[in-house]
Amino acid sequence: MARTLDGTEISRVMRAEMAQDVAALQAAGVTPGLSVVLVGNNPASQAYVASKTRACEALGMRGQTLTLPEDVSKEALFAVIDRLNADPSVHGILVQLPLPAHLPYKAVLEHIHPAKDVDGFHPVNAGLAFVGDPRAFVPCTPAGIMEMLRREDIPTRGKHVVIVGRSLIVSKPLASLLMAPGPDATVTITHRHTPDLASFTRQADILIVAVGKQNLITADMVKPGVVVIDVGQNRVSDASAPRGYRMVGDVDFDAIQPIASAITPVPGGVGPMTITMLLANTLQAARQAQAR
Ligand SMILES: Nc1nc2c(c(=O)[nH]1)N[C@@H](CN(C=O)c1ccc(C(=O)N[C@@H](CCC(=O)O)C(=O)O)cc1)CN2
Repeated sequence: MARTLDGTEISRVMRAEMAQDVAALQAAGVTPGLSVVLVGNNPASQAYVASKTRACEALGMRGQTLTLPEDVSKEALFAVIDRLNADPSVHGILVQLPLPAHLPYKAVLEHIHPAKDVDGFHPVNAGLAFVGDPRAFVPCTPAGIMEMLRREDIPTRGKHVVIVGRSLIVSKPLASLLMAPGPDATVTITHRHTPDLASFTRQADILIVAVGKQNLITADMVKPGVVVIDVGQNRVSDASAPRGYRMVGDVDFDAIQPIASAITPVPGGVGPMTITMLLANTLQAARQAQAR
């Protein structure tokens, strides 16, 4: 039976550690500040943004949300980002994704100053992370998965990590982090056009799934002892749940838990780590600004 990798508990420990760092910065006259830009009224995005600013405030950081209408123009959004780029009390800026279809998300992300890009989505940070430069802001979900593996003593050296999904914000940066000197994993990336997906997933010592499709990975697709990291966030209608839905990941948790050696739950696995690493990146941004 797999042990459960508890992202909520790891986050609790990490946030307590970071609260001390925030207090030290404050004593030196700097209060780390994060500004989150939310466009429109997507309920999931509203919830994630609220969690981010709440988490900042709980640590003694400044957390601010700027909500813009669904039909905001690119120019108006750029003007908001310009203002935040120029504001010295704002150390980190992020634009919550997904954006409405009329907004060119790559251009929007590139408009954030790389020194304030705490999501790590700007090409400058993607490039720095790719070459292993410590000044890079590493995207929060991949950084959270690496931190979770490290804190849970899950070795990666010499292991075959199979990633399902090829996104810019999770899978590509994660592959680069895992194959770097130190983690030293052998990485395979698969995606929707990979033929016979199961023939790859069955080879995985560590299987990371980031697709957004409930039950994509079933028990027959994994080998005994595998470590499973489920990045999926899928809402499933459930009239008996308090919110009328419950969250599930991309893997069939109940069927795979008896076979695996370790597995992340949804909720309470990778999700909380994403927000914790955003706090860490905001702290890093404030420290780097202080040093300039
Ligand atoms: N600008 C960004 N946009 C998005 C990112 C991101 O990193 N930067 N990632 C996702 C959404 N996301 C953060 O923004 C995120 C998703 C889920 C969770 C989380 O903690 N989920 C909970 C369950 C939530 C629930 O019950 O409703 C969990 O897994 O325990 C945190 C952050 C896309 N957009």
